[in-house]
Amino acid sequence: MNPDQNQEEIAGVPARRAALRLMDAVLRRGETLENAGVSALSGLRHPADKALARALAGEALRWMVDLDAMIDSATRQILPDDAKPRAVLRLMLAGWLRLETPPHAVISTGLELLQGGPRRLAHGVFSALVRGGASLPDAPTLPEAVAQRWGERARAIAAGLAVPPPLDLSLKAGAVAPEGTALAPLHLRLARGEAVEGLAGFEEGGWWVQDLAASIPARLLGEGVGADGVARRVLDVCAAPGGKTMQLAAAGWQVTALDSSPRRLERMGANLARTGLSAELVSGDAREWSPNSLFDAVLLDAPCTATGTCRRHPDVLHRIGSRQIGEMASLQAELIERAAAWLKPGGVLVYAVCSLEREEGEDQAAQVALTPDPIRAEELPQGLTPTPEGWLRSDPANLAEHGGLDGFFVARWKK
Ligand SMILES: C[S@@+](CC[C@H](N)C(=O)[O-])C[C@H]1O[C@@H](n2cnc3c(N)ncnc32)[C@H](O)[C@@H]1O
Repeated sequence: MNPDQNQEEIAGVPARRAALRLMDAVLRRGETLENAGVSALSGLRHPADKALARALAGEALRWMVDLDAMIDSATRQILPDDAKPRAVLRLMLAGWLRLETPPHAVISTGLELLQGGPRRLAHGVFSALVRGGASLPDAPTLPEAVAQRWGERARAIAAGLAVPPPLDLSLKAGAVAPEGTALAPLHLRLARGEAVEGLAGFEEGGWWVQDLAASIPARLLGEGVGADGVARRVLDVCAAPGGKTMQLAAAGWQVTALDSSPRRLERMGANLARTGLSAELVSGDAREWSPNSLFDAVLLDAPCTATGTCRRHPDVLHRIGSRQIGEMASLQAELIERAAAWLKPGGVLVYAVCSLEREEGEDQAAQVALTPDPIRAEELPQGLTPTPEGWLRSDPANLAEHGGLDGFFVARWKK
């Protein structure tokens, strides 16, 4: 019998079991938390249990280095990284210290995941930490390899990781929208918490969820209708689920949107239908596909390691290393070369990745054989400045006083 359907089980145990499966999928198999959820959460019937499992696994991954140090401080026994009592203790501590579950409830649900000696060990470690008033630092400690890669920005980025990110919306002009703070034209920032579907204007489709940093690449292409009143043609490469396509269509561009994932294109079709915007959707692999005619602009939001989304997806702190970065960097170089060939003379290329890795950003831009079209400070939300090369490099520590930003690298050229 599926243990998640065991009626005898104490409430909250199936969600913890599922959280354990999520952690295992990320740490042992290198899956994303999002993809792991498809099978790890499938036995849970209630949305609240799914949300709890996701929150526990997410917080355990976000604070894992600190939780491990705590665990090690409370036992003389050496627990291997992949030992089940360590995994359960990470979740128990994340529940107590991050989700504010009372210790007695953490014990009654968490220990159900273990038996015999490991159960006694976890009980002893957790109780000792509670008695000792254990607490987490202000910001998560990054895994050593990540801290090294992010260099002098690592500390500030970690500070941005400690707080849940706000909710950013991109708007159509004149849209019905909830109350929020605008940090750029056609942008609203809200505190996270409410279900998106319940916010004002969702049904009317005047806005969509999009991190402020993710909205910058399309902004850099400006209005789609030329001085002659004719809509110019843009190719959005790697376009699904369509955040940037919707911005471009709303700005008057005639958009062709290419993506290799039929499942993501389906989501994009639904997003366009809800917002009443239109684009030509093309299913294809950008390494093999070719257009029939050239474009006035190409936006390449390339597949990447997504380490810039670490606030929302803390699994990237543990899944991504030099192998994945290298693989993405070669794919990105190939896609940039192809995208550049699809531009008319005088056309504009914008390249973007939601990655904090130099190999996917600065190193790629340095190789591009087109004419740089430097990003100007006045094109960016107030408080962001381009690099001396005219690129944008954002990270979760930017605009910290407003709730931070995803990490992006963006650059622009003319042909
Ligand atoms: C960063 S996401 C795109 C997000 C999207 N631009 C937006 O704003 O909503 C990267 C996308 O690249 C697509 N992709 C990955 N490899 C591809 C390839 N070789 N050809 C075309 N699309 C690809 C993925 O399916 C994914 O949808």
